[in-house]
Amino acid sequence: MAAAAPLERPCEGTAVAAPASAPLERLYEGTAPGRGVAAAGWRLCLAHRFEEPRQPYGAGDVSFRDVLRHIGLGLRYFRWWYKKTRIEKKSAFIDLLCAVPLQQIYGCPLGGIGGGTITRGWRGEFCRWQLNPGIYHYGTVIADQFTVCLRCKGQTVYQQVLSIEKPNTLQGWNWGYCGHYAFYHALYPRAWMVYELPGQNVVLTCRQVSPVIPHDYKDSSLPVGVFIWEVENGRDEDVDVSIMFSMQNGMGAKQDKSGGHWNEPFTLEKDGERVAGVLLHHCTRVNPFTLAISAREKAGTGVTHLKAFNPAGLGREVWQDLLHDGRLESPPGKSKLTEKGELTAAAVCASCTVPARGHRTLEMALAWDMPCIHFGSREKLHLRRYTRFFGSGGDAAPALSHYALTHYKEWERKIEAWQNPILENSQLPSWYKSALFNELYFVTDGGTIWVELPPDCCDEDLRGQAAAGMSHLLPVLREYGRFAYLEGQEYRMYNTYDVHFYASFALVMLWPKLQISLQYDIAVTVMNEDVQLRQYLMCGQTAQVKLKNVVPHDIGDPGDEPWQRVNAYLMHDTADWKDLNLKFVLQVYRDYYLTQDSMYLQDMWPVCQAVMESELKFDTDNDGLIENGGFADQTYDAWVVNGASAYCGGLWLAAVCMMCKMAEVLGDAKIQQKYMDILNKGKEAFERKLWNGKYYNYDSSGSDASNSIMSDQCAGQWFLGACGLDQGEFEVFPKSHIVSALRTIFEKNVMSFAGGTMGAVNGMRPSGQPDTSSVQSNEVWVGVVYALAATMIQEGLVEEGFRTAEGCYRTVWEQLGMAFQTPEAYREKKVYRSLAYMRPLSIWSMQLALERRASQAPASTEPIQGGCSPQGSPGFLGGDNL
Ligand SMILES: CC(C)CCC[C@@H](C)[C@H]1CC[C@H]2[C@@H]3CC=C4C[C@@H](O[C@@H]5O[C@H](CO)[C@@H](O)[C@H](O)[C@H]5O)CC[C@]4(C)[C@H]3CC[C@]12C
Repeated sequence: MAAAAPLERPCEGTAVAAPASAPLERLYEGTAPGRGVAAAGWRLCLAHRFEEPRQPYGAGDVSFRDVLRHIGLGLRYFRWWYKKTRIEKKSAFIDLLCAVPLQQIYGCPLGGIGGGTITRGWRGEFCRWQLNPGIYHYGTVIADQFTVCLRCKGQTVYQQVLSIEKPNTLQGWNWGYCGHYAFYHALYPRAWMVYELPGQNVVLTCRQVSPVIPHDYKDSSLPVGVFIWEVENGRDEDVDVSIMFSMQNGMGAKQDKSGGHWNEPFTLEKDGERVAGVLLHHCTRVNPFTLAISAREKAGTGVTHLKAFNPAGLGREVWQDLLHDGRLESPPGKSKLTEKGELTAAAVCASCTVPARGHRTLEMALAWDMPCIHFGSREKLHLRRYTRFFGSGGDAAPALSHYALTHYKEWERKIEAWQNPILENSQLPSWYKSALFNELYFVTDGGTIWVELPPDCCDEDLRGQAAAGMSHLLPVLREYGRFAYLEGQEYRMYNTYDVHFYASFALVMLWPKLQISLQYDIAVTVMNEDVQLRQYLMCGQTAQVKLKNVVPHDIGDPGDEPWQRVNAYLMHDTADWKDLNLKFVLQVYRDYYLTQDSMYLQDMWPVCQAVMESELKFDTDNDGLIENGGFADQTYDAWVVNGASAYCGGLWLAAVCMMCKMAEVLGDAKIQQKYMDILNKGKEAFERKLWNGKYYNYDSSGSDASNSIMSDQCAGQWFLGACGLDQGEFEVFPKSHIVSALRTIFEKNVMSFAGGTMGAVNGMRPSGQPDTSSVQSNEVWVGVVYALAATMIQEGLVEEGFRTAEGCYRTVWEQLGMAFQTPEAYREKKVYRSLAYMRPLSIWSMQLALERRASQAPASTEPIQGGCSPQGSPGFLGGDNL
């Protein structure tokens, strides 16, 4: 029998019965709601196309003025880049000359935290791979598919690859599923794909689940994903349904053809539960791994497999095998090793009979086991976190598969218990629910690694520090391991600290022990130095890689040896940055406030004092307020600041306030007095030098742009508010000034920019024109916008906050097709910068602010509209509903 024609009418048909009103769903022609699909989330029709073509920010987008301004950097960078990439044949930690091209295809990644990730696109493709730690491979592997086979009365009536692609390999398969009859719905860490099988009266819902569970430090580390196929039979007769899961041995990279790979079938029965599938052993010299595709066998569900087929051929043998009886047949035993140049793939098939008008479930899993990892330098072997539960022998894939298939229901219960109170809150807008959970993808898909503390690390590197006061350093790192995530998939530096400052809310609220562990790692590096000299690219000066008693910019490059060699960033000598040390102090107190972990506070206290001592030297005129150095010496690393500044000055005062508070908690009266004196002086200087009656000036330099309105000018207040240190004796910034500044930002940076639809531009001139004095002042930084929104919510400007944040969500997820790769920055037109970036995780600070308000104010049932006047009038909520 030939493959049944799947379509009753041409796929190209115009949208007719589209019930959905949202723009991403308008091409949907189906009617099926699917089974168990969440109500909130990011939903789109598989036939959708994103229209707006955006480009990565490149040399061609730099104005003549900026070319002149950065000519030295440009030349130095090019020389450095040439040596790194062309002579040393390594990759650059930021490759400005070869940006990753934008692909508007991504969906929820698979996998827990720190074991590697495999991202599926919203059309179902397996397309973004991070198995080698911190290193991304972008490419759709055509053989990685789900295929459905329907049989009635012993005859195959329909067999279709569930993909809208029409590739030029595996042409013996029936491709080109009509995208108008399917939709994708993401609510991280779960996603649903609903397929109405045209003409078949059968609906498939595939639910994809990854073990990403707040406050769970075991299952959340597992490198697995589960696919639960819900099959609904609308016919009046029984249907035999098979779902085949096929997968290539590898990730579509050139190593797939390096030879020596092989596959073998497996079954594992434990506690009365049986799982069967195929292991695909990928035998590379560095970081070898095993993929496992599997299904759960249970009464009424049969599992068959094909241990090897050629994914570069026509694929007829697989197709015909399935078509014949809805099962796969395979010769017994292991496959042979692949030759150099040869590819191999395998498939597993789960089958059941779905009664007329009935429903059945098939459960499949993907697991990958790369227990021991080397970073680029290959100096040290690291064991991933999950090895403490599943061993490091490289033979854990069957057990991981079995565990995933027998525990996913428990994971889902926990995920629902966490998400439902937010999802069911009718006051919250639906876009926010999608943004809050979906932005969390970066916790796993930020090149994330979670490893055990290496045994050789304890004695020498760390015990010295423990003796220096951090009594809980070793216990914490031993118990919770080491966690690191990239600044961005394109900005390959781990735990970039000025950016983590924003993102850290997600970590401390959901996996506080990982935030604590990360902070201990930073504390260790504060004490250490790296005396090697190097040239910094921005200004061309030569200086030491790392000084003692300062917070590093980052914990290192996965292409090198993170933790061992920190500060991969060589644009600036960040020992002179003004924000890093302060951001450490602010996070220490915020973490203590939220976790009440007093051991942590005690251990961090000497480190806080050390970095504040370093910072004090930046108060050059001894007025209690630090000054910036006339270069871009903070997170806005291409936006020069000179003299006192709203951003760093504000962070400084907040950090000084927190020093007072910590000293009080720890009973250190001398230090408390010291910082109280500084705070009193500094507050006065801040107001005198920067307050202009409406908002805080960008800086006190008196330059043409020094009265620009910076969207991030209230960053210090953001942290103070998050820690309840914004009133009474702890009021650092006058309330009225903060509210006036936030209203001004809303009026100018939000509502006067792109019609109020794209979030807040970083810098706005008082005239209402974006500040073009630097390459970053006329950008929108998504993570800064979410932080700003949180600050607005903290200060009672709830509608303004939601309106501000909504612009970013709609721009990124709905307009630009940048789902699951939210960039650091975009401009009003044409360009974006740095895809899949850490900072937007700051959206969790909005949630913290909302929870705080909810615990303080009487309950209200009014929904948040997010639309208010440019003047920022409070609207019907009066700012008090949450
Ligand atoms: C002579 C040429 C034709 C002109 C060349 C101009 C370019 C050299 C510059 C124009 C834009 C500059 C880049 C802007 C942003 C950058 C990001 C930065 O890294 C991280 O950025 C975060 C801010 O987004 C920051 O918070 C993190 O701490 C940083 O790790 C690195 C510099 C740069 C890439 C910057 C480099 C020079 C331009 C390309």
